Amino acid sequence: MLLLQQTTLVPKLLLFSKSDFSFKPCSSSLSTRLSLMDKHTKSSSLKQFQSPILACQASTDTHDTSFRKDDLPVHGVSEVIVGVLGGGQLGRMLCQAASEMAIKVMVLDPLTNCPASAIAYDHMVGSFDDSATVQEFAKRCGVLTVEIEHVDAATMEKLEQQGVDCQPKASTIRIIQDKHLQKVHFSRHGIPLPDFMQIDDLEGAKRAGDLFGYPLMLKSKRLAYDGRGNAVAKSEDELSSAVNALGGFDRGLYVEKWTPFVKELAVIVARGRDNSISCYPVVETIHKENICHVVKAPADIPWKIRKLATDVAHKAVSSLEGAGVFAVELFLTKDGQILLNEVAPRPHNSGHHTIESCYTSQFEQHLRAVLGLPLGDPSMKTPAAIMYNLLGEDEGEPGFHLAHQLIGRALNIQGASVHWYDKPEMRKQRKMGHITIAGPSMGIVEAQLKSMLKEEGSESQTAVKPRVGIIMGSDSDLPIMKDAARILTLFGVPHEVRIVSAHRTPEMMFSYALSAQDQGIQIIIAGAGGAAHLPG
Ligand SMILES: Nc1c(C(=O)O)ncn1[C@@H]1O[C@H](COP(=O)(O)O)[C@@H](O)[C@H]1O
Repeated sequence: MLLLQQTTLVPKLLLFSKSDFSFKPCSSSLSTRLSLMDKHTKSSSLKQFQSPILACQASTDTHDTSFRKDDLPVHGVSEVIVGVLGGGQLGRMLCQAASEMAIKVMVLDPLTNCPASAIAYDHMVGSFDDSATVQEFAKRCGVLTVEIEHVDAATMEKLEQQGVDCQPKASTIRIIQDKHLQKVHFSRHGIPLPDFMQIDDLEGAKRAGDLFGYPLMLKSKRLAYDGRGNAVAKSEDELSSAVNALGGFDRGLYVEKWTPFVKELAVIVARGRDNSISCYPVVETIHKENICHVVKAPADIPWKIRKLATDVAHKAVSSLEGAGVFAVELFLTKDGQILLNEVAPRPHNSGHHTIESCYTSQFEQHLRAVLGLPLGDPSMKTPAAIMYNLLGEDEGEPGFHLAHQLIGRALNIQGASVHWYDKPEMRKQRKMGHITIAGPSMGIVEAQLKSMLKEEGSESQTAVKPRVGIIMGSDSDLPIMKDAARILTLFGVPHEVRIVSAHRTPEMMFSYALSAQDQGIQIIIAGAGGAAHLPG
């Protein structure tokens, strides 16, 4: 027999026989989870139940289940229980941030051993794409949010009508989960985007090719993530194989004009319940086979581009409803344009570095936002950080072995923090964990990353660590300070230039000076205003 827990209003324990139970722990990939949902939640086997299939993880073992956790009084920073649809790594890191403030986070995920399960206040085993299950879950939470957008938006809309507090709003989830609808929405709001067009058949795809030229980017409207759902046709001849690779027109496809970007950028934008908006520093994201691999914070871009990227991200998020953090992915083109790629209505891989490098991590910020607490300071407390995703390099045990070798090296790297998501199954290219290296400059953290990866030339990279730091509180010092850089280059002195966050100049100058010394930087040249804030 399996013990199944119910909501506060009904009997605390329900008993079902094991054969009634539709969900079984298995591969925890999102795609597997989504197909599991197709197979199970939409199948008659599930629908035969009057009650939704809900299982609290603790109830499958010998734990005392005589009272439920949500019967206990709450004395955390907020009295509200946060319900999260999805329990992957993002849910796990939300739970970690919540535990700092004793905020209770419950997750809904079909896998008993999903990454968030071990540390969530409670884990309801069930599908986040199944209406009855989501409704049952919502009854136990004060506010409902998501860590994945492929959830049941129609149910969220229904729940909102019944007074359930969903943050961000169901309308936002509905727009975002269909990439084409997302593009239509943002173009209506005047956000710069690559040209795009829906395609319903091969003739339509050819017309798009004639209009936009080749290569042409074909995309699935829905259920696309981590690079899946994109296919490139280099010429008209490749159109039909690209369509097939995406599962055919029935899946719902659209095309985007190829954007020859020079960099991919991202901005995490937080919006509070009072509609206040706060943006994190712009980062650069580097992808490997369409999957985010490295994030550099802050992005090495001119001030004007930084401002433009932040403005576009701010405007994009302003057009959506609800509180939370949103990730805005952008392209920077050769001619200095910023085009929106896509938006995620939740914490995002491009914001993982914030755990170590910002005053408020994106995960804490999301909780603050959905709970109506004041938003925290998004600015960086370290001058630079680099995030490296641990993507599965092989299947099964060999993959775990390779990942753990790298983790072993990371543990010896100054400024490196290791995050391991505890996914039970290793697969190629799967996001298994990440490492963030924070330090006094991008040059230094990049050198640390190279030495961690044991890339060829890492020794020489380490050998050319900067000896001089040129630091200033804003771009306005640049016209004068660039001459200093020019002279150092002339004499072959390795150096780095760093512009710190203007409104945090004193603290940033101070922390730069202290950590630079540790890293072997011997001389610091500072703009007159900034110099006043340097120790000694
Ligand atoms: N990577 C993404 C995306 C996305 O990229 O669209 N959305 C959610 N996630 C995170 O990945 C987990 C699934 O990861 P797996 O596919 O490896 O199981 C989700 O639960 C969420 O935390």
